[in-house]
Amino acid sequence: MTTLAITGGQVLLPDISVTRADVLIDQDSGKILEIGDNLAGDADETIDATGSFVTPGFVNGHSHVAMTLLRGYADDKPLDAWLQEDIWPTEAELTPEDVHIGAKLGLLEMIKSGTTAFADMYFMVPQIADAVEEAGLRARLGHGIVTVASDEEEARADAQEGLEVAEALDGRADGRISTAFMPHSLTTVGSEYLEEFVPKARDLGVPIHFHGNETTNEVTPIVEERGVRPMAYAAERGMLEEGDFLAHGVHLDESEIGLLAEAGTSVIHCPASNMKLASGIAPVQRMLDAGVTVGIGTDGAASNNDLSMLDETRDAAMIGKLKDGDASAVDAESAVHMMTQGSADAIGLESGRLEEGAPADLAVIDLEQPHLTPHHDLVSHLAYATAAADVRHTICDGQVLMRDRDVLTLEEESVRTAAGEAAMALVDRAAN
Ligand SMILES: CSC[C@H]1O[C@@H](n2cnc3c(O)ncnc32)[C@H](O)[C@@H]1O
Ligand SMILES: [Zn+2]
Repeated sequence: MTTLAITGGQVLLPDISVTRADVLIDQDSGKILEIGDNLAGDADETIDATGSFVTPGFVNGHSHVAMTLLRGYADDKPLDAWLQEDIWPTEAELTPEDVHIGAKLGLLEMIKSGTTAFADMYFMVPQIADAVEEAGLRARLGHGIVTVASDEEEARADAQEGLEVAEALDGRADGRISTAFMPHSLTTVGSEYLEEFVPKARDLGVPIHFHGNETTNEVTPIVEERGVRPMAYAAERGMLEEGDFLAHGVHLDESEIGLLAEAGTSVIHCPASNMKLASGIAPVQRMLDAGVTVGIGTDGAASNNDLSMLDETRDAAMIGKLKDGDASAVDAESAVHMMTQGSADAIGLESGRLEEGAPADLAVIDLEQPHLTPHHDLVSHLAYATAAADVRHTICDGQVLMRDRDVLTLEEESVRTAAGEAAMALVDRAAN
């Protein structure tokens, strides 16, 4: 057994309390062996976390990681115009190499901001899986299915690809990759395809993930055509079961929140994307009060425009208060729970908590910074004051991915250069 001890830090425990302790990791199994005092003597290697806050690695519950190539390409539009006028025409020009380098750029940013696991919906998923394998993170991946602009043959092929990707990639990267069946949304995938393919995904035993109730344009047509709210429609199509998770959930009414709570279907809150696209404000405190599992996600870098879960969590806490007109809504403890256990539970991972037997996925945050002084309350600092640049070490599955702000698994400069070049070539192709 090879062991690593993280010593002398303040440690965030699963009940969101903080204690001074060492964390001992079995690097072979990728699990936490023990949290306690004086564990350095038992370890093969030590990372000194004195003056630092040792937290679970953050879990990004909804992303399109390769969209880093489109960061800053199309801003200041609402969702439908943004997708139809700018994003989808450009994505039509993506090559597998683009998706691979775009994903590597996104993973580099995730590692540098303390994220160790994420759920991702996109195209050319094998290239994303290759990037995840190289970078060393944990991921739940799926092929995003869109049938609206397709003929029947194309639509069925797209849904079939969703199944094949879910089957082929599950368990890759020594088990760090799991999968899901991912219809893009209830308005961009035809009812007949949901009816045919969701049961097939159930046979594979993978969860369902989709964009749900992100804008009113995803609610009104369903209510008008089918006479029911979108979540009732999703339930009729078999898409609301325990372990399923939807992104956004901005325009959910009380009946729909009740359906989600009853079904055990989780919601990934994406506050920055919802603000930037002016989609609305999700009823996060109401969902938490109803017993819905809520996680946090960044969405893609083109609608955010970064992949930092620290920024996202601050946004979630701030906007949650504004939504309810109540400064006690979405408090620091709830926000920190959502960025760790909430997201992990939502996407079906055991990460997000530091305890014996849990995956050794951790972030170590440098507290010796002016904006993190004094140390009245480290949970408050994590929710409201910590920035991506404060993350000093990132560990996933027991492996050190970043040590002293130096990413070990990806060549930062070459990834940035190659991604910058690929992005420029992509937009040139799209313009011609
Ligand atoms: C079919 S793969 C995923 C698909 O989703 C697009 N996308 C990015 N952000 C959003 C969002 O906020 N709502 C809906 N769809 C989004 C992405 O560009 C891909 O085409
Ligand atoms: Zn999305």
